[in-house]
Amino acid sequence: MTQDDMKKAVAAAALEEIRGQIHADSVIGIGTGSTANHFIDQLAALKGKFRATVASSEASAERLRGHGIEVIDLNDVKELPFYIDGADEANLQLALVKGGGAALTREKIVAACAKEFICIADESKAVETLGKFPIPVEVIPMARNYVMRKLEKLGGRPVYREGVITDNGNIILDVHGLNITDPKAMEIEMNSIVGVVTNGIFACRSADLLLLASPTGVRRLSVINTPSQKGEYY
Ligand SMILES: O=C(CO)[C@H](O)[C@H](O)COP(=O)(O)O
Repeated sequence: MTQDDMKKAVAAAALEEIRGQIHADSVIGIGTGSTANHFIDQLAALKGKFRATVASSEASAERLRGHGIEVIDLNDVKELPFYIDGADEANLQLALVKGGGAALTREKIVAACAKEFICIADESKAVETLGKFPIPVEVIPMARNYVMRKLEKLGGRPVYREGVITDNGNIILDVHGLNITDPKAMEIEMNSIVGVVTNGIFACRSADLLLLASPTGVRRLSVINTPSQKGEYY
């Protein structure tokens, strides 16, 4: 089974997850990336069973429209029951690293609005400690060097992602070499640097459900939300 087969399988599992819970008025939040693209392609089969979608990138919006699926503005949505998106890394508490596709800010906004964030990934994305995948940081262009110096002070090695401009007109710095033992603290600290729009750590709003594909099937992982049990799956 290839990695792409696993991405397809986990997208199918997400579709099954929401199938019985959506209705004619539902608006669904849609992420960005190759796994999210598989979900979009499969969602076309449910056309007519939900009202519309909100997309976390122009690329996803275009793909959705290509399937004849309506994409509406997040500001016109009162309720978003689900947000379905991939990740670059996921830990045991379902904190994530995202933004490999440079869509992190819109992804974080849509995730923040959703009642349930379903993360879909193949098993290569599961990690014990976040940070092996460089943390993407969206930055206002004029602040690039200032933000780089500040990120170095946090112990990271920021690398400018050349040639990439986000849907919001900003640049991306990828921060290497961070061993993130406290994802919430790191997310907040990076976001407090002036000029940072947001960073790709999703810990303050982590996933609610992680669907993780392996060659033997898709595991369904959630965190029991009591402090003593945090990190245990059921
Ligand atoms: O955060 C993202 C885009 O900004 C993607 O969800 C992440 O990069 C995973 O991508 P893929 O599904 O292609 O492996």
